[in-house]
Amino acid sequence: RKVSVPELGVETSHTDELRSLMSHINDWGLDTFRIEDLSCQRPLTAITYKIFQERFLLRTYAIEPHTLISYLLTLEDHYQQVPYHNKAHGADVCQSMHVLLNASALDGVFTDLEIMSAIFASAVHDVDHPGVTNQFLINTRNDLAIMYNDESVLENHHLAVAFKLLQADERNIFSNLTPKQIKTLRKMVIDMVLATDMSKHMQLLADLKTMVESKKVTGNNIIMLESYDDRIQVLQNMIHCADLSNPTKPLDIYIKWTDRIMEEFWRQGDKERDLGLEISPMCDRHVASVEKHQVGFIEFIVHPLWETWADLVYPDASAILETLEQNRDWYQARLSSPSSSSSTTTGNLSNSPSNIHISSAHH
Ligand SMILES: CC1(C)CC(=O)N(CC(=O)N2CCC(N3N=C(c4ccc(OC(F)F)c(OC(F)F)c4)[C@H]4CC=CC[C@H]4C3=O)CC2)C(=O)C1
Ligand SMILES: [Mg+2]
Ligand SMILES: [Zn+2]
Repeated sequence: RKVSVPELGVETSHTDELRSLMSHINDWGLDTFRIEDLSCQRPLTAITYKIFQERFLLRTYAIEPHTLISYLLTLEDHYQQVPYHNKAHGADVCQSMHVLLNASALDGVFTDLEIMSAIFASAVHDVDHPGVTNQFLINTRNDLAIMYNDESVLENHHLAVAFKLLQADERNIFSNLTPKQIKTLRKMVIDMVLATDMSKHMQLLADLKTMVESKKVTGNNIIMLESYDDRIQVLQNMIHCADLSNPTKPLDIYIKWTDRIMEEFWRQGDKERDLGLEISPMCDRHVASVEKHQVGFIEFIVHPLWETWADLVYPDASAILETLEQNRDWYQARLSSPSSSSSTTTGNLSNSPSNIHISSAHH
């Protein structure tokens, strides 16, 4: 039976504007927040549906449009209404992954199945996120920590929810894949989503650096990846880069993500305070230094990762690295200039030298 589906996958009265915005699906810096508004709060469905169409995945894997939309709408409804780890973040990481897969250094490297696995993994990677960290779930003996024995608790949960939603026939987008294809897709999606656990960051980065040092390319500078381990390692770093891409986006968009993650961290800090637990780093809204944390986040984590990724796919990510460095300088400048009143602090201004200039903000 033919079920008609809306052209853009979602019902909206802003069809022309949404269609026009969606024409930039291959561009870095696409405004996910505007798509959230124009798609009537369906950014994940609209973006993922467009990417599947753009890559002819519905045709290649005989996916019924209404089955894909049914899965995506239900997936989107299972993202919680938390400040940062909500459906807009899922949509953003999915679209960022889509752009990273288009690097010319990776041209023809990945199969359609690997590409579909990467897009699917990105769309589902934070589904049902409760807006608190793994450590918080462990410290509060949350059922999820008991279920997953304190190991990548959130990431295991996101995967279980994503695959459970596929069990309904009307949502099973992989019903026409062969058993072997399903086995391979499931393994790759698990390996990618588990790699988004920040506790794996240092190991992932170390292995990426080793790969860059021993990089083998073809005549026209395309990366050669022989083993499954090499291929999945690149895809794991790609989804990790997409998950850590906020500081590489246009400044106005980056700032909105920072506002959201800080609000989510501060709400966790409020819970920790009420529970008499030690307040986690960056989670105390009464000792906030947003600029300092962003500079630290970029210096310690985001820039080292993106610098290495930019080496691997050189020169494809060079413009992204440029934007990251400009954004870091912008936050750095707000840190050192007296006008940085937004990073209001009370209490211990005197005890750490880096705070001295902040105190000048009060004079
Ligand atoms: C305190 C420092 C000076 C020194 C330091 O050790 N760290 C690391 C740290 O404390 N971490 C590691 C990253 C964790 N983390 N943090 C995310 C995140 C996302 C967007 C952010 O801002 C903007 F881009 F929107 C952001 O800003 C940050 F400054 F808060 C953090 C997520 C990344 C991926 C998965 C889930 C989220 C996750 O696990 C949190 C703990 C520092 O960051 C700076
Ligand atoms: Mg996550
Ligand atoms: Zn994420």
